[in-house]
Amino acid sequence: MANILLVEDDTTFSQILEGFLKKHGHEVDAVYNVKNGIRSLEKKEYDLLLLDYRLTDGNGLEVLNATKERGMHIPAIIMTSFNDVRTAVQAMRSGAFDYITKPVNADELLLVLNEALNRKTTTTAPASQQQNALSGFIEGNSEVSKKLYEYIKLVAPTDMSVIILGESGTGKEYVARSIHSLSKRADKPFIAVDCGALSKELAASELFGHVKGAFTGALQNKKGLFEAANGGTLFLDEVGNLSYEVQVKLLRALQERVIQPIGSTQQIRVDVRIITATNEDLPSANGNFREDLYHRLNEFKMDVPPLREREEDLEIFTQHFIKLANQELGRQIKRLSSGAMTVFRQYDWPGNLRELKNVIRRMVLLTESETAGMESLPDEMTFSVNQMPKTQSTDLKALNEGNEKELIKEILRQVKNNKSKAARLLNIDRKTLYKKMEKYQIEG
Ligand SMILES: Nc1ncnc2c1ncn2[C@@H]1O[C@H](COP(=O)(O)OP(=O)(O)OP(=O)(O)O)[C@@H](O)[C@H]1O
Repeated sequence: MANILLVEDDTTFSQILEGFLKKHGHEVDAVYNVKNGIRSLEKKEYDLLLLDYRLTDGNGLEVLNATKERGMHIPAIIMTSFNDVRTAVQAMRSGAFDYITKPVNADELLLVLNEALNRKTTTTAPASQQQNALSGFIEGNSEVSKKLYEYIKLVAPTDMSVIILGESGTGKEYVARSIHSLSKRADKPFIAVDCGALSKELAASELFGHVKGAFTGALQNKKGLFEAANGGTLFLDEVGNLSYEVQVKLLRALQERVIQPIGSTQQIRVDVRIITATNEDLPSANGNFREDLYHRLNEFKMDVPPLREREEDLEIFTQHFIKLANQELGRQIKRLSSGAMTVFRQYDWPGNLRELKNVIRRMVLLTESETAGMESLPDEMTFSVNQMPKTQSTDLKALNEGNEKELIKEILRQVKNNKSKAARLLNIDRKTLYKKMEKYQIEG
């Protein structure tokens, strides 16, 4: 049984959800706006937040942010319309656990809910779990994927700090886990920290620990994640979110291999390999990121390409996620129909592998036969693909490229050729933008 705070402004839907969750043994407090959502947090402790994205007085992320400001680590699931998937992806960067698209499917909700309740913000994966993570790792067929895997194998046995660059949902944490599992630290802890989910005030104490009385609320000595990862690997996801103060401490920990818990005079020796991930290249994208720290973290850099640039991998990932969803849901789906696969190839997957996994899970849920077809796809997905300008061409690849080129030209025109802005709007990194401009011979 879990205590759930539901923030949803559609009262009828909220009642349905409340009834459904109660039927499954959970306690539910339902409120209808951001203000009351935040108020509820102050009154009671919750195990999970279920947040509608668009609310009358703001959006669900504001409730999530309020938890962070109060140093609470409550997993949050964002409910969003399919058209807001991009926003949902942003939400993951702000520390949301997962998102589900509306109309909400009951089985899918239960599945995501249970996953969220079983996982905390930071995870220490024992060796056996790491093995599982690795055995589920798909290398991919595309050239970029092969190269990525080569890099993983190359850098894993060294002690180098690695920066993994890639859009949300491309598999950066998976890459980090595989580097750890192939390293000589494999039998030591791998600790993943979502820096986007850490509150500014408590980030330093989470990472470095504190002693009793160091600040209001420090009732006991607390070991930091650095110490917990000793001998192993610390994975700092969304590292660009760390405050300047924490960056200074992190640099010191890396240079001197010692940490000092907040309020303590004692120095603790640590041996930790750092792997970081970011969706924008630092420090160019984040003026507040210290260059000296960046260079220390960037002993080896890897790009994880977005799904739309790994077309050759789409099939193998699709099969993999069908298999996973079959296992999770006790189904026997064998394949997607060719129509559904065509939509998959045309769609631009702003949420990358995470979105692919979610879409497939939903399709598997909704399919009774062995083949999942277009009818199990979210309507908006087929719609967004059909919205693409019609051409005489029957060549899908050419069609996609034509659209991509036009969009890039248009955005560059709108932002007067400011590449950083254009890349942000296009939801790609600058390097990818330059590559595409070169490919399509766009001047700028
Ligand atoms: N190589 C892979 N093989 C199999 N599954 C993968 C692989 N890479 C990613 N996935 C799947 O895609 C999902 C997203 O991956 P992951 O969490 O590593 O992405 P991320 O880039 O770290 O996301 P974020 O930027 O939001 O933190 C995971 O749930 C995982 O199931």
